Amino acid sequence: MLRLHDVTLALGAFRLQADADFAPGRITALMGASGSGKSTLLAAIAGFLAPVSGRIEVEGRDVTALPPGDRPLSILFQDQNLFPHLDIARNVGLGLRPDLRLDRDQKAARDAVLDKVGLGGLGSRLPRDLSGGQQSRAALARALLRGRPWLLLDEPFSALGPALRAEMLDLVASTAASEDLSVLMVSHDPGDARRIAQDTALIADGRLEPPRPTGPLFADPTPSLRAYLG
Ligand SMILES: Nc1ncnc2c1ncn2[C@@H]1O[C@H](COP(=O)(O)OP(=O)(O)OP(=O)(O)O)[C@@H](O)[C@H]1O
Repeated sequence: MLRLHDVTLALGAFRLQADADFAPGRITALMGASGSGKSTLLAAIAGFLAPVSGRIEVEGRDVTALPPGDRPLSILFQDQNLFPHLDIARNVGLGLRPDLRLDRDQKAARDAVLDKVGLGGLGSRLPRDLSGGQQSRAALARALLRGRPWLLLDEPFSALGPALRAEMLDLVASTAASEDLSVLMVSHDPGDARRIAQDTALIADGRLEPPRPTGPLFADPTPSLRAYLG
């Protein structure tokens, strides 16, 4: 469980209130208008922004004061954060060891994850020699290799065309199921939520509305979701 206990976030004049639980083993879409605070909320959960008040708990542990690297989660941003001068195997290996001194088992784990995301045999390529979709796969592979139970996605696939984006979402869904990952993903597109998210939460008017099952929520939207959908 990922719990936000009476969390208040502030960024300049912007304020966001969040008091909600995210269930483990599920994919939750986080929706809301541009500027509503989706990235800010993910940044706080990941440890890049300290709450003004409140507590963040993951799997029963208070992580509010923990640095990002010590939290039981990985986060993928819009900008895939691949190092241009490192080949894909090394970029992915960074998920395990920043100094890249991988032992034999770690190299095997890295290669297995590259296979899993469909990049088997491409480890020696530089990022620029991969397509946009393949770069997304590499970034996902690095996050998966870290083996953290929660995966936060801040629109990492938004630069891809619709078909590739759908492919990446399906890869996230199948990997989440096979690796027992819990996923919280920011999206602008109700189609993304319908495609892979069992639950959907909305941020509106400076407040997080707790997640609800996606199907029933879209069938009978809350007033703020109706306003968002237009
Ligand atoms: N460094 C900052 N200083 C002050 N305000 C900021 C800063 N960064 C973001 N904001 C404001 O915080 C609010 C939330 O921004 P955030 O990026 O979290 O929204 P979002 O829902 O992720 O938007 P989008 O869908 O456009 O990515 C916005 O009103 C934004 O202008």
